[in-house]
Amino acid sequence: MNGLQIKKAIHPLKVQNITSYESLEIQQVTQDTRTIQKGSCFICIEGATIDGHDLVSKAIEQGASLIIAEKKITAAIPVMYVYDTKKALAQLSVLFYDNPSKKMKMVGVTGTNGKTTTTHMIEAVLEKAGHQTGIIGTMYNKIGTEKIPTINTTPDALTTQKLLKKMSEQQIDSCAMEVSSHALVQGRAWGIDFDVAVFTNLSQDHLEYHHTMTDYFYAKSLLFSQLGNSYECKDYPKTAIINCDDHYGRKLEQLTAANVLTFGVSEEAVIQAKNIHISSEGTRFDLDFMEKTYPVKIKMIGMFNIYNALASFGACYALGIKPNKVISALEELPGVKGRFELVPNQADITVIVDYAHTPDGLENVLQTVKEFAKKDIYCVVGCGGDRDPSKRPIMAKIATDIATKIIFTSDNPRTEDPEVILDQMTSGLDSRAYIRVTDRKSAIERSLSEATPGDVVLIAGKGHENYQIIGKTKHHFDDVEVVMSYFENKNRRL
Ligand SMILES: CC(=O)N[C@H]1[C@@H](OP(=O)(O)OP(=O)(O)OC[C@H]2O[C@@H](n3ccc(=O)[nH]c3=O)[C@H](O)[C@@H]2O)O[C@H](CO)[C@@H](O)[C@@H]1O[C@H](C)C(=O)N[C@@H](C)C(=O)N[C@H](CCC(=O)O)C(=O)O
Ligand SMILES: Nc1ncnc2c1ncn2[C@@H]1O[C@H](COP(=O)(O)OP(=O)(O)OP(=O)(O)O)[C@@H](O)[C@H]1O
Ligand SMILES: N[C@H](CCC[C@H](N)C(=O)O)C(=O)O
Ligand SMILES: [Mg+2]
Repeated sequence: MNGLQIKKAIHPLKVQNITSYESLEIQQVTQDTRTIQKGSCFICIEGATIDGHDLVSKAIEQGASLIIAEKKITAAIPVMYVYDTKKALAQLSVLFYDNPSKKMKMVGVTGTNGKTTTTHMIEAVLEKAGHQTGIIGTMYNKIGTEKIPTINTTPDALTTQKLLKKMSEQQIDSCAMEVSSHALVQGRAWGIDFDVAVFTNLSQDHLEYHHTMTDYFYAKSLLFSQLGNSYECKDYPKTAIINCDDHYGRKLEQLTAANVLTFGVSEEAVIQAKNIHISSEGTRFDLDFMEKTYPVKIKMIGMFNIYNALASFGACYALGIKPNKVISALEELPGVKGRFELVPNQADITVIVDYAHTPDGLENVLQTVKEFAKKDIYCVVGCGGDRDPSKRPIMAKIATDIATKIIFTSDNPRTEDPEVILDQMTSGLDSRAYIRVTDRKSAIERSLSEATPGDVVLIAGKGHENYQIIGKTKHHFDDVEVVMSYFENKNRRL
């Protein structure tokens, strides 16, 4: 990549130490001094903990040959100043990796809950329809069958473009991507040419970061206002798939210039679910779309999974897959790891591991359990540290309102004191309404030892996670494993 191409992509406001753009050759783009090689273009990003502008001398020492900055820096090598370095990072990543999203069908899914589930549903349909698929999201980034571990639900712009490039080199033609609100605010998804954007829902979460629901909604809305605005995007039309039963969804309809397909149970939904039957075995409903009714029977449980299925239907239809094909693929999907995952046992206890970590998620999952539970509902739940503290008492109240036996415990305490998190959860609750067992393994074991045949035990908050973050350390921890080894040990004792 040479200086002329870079200049064209980022429109610098000012330059320093540049005599010839043509002779300025760049071998790599990076925003991280830890990955700089000789001939790198280093982009200074002001982060939450570190300001890349303070790392310029280190970058030069390590071989950078061009610096992109938005604040005044001192450097004896070429510098380009731009208004927003995060945008420059996205623009140069797209340029460097040759705009890979332009070569594939891209679906972006945003919303408080249901992103991972919906992207997996979409992937399953696309795969069944003969596409080569990829996923970017919370659990992993996936290229065909290869699963690549990930830190963020939505990676930074450079990592994303690199990943998309790898996908396109491996003949992946379609990618379903979770787009978090953090990512949208931080411009991590800039430059991705989405064909379809999906809005699942919006409810309280992440207020430690967005502060108000208005700002949180604004963050989510960016996926829709930016739909069709990426660099050299593919052909129109772009489509927004929007949950119209969520009042934030209705606002989104006006924020996008793309075609809209709404979904929900309300009469005005273009993709509407009717005649709903939910049981512990699965979920049945009629899907009304364009004056036709399709009977649907999915293995996944709960009203919220009907919403996820409707969203996936809309996204796949917008990508050109026939309704019957979409539905038959959705019907085959067994479920998604850690989402309403039933843990088999011989004790006749329905044990469910679920990733509900928001008030809305927990309420939905508990209401679903309540629809089929005949005896006690145990709920083992905690709240993550270094995350929205205002959701803690709300989640605890929901647990005590719906479940009958409540055990509050730790989630990922991170750098917070787990006892303080538990104090915040239980403030305002009658202490007779719950028990408190800080150690998560002991809490799960306690619920299983007290439950009797016919009871349901819901273990919420960590789903697929196979770790627990205490302080800054990740320890191996897996809810499903804890349940299985409890029953194995019990059987051995008998
Ligand atoms: C608060 C937050 O969003 N942080 C994200 C942010 O990191 P940061 O702002 O702290 O970055 P920083 O460490 O200050 O570094 C600033 C700059 O200096 C550079 N640097 C840093 C150190 C160094 O030695 N050399 C160097 O060059 C960095 O590469 C960067 O360019 O940018 C990083 C790169 O994109 C992210 O990995 C990181 O996510 C952290 C790990 C995180 O926990 N984020 C959570 C809150 C998050 O984003 N969650 C959402 C999911 C939410 C949902 O479920 O809805 C997600 O998408 O993951
Ligand atoms: N459409 C939905 N509406 C409300 N709750 C849902 C919905 N789909 C899933 N849930 C609940 O939320 C939990 C998390 O689901 P999922 O992982 O699909 O969401 P996510 O949006 O990807 O979450 P994250 O923000 O952590 O990436 C599930 O385990 C379930 O309890
Ligand atoms: N993507 C969410 C996941 C939360 C999962 C929960 N187990 C926790 O650690 O709070 C977040 O980072 O806020
Ligand atoms: Mg997710």
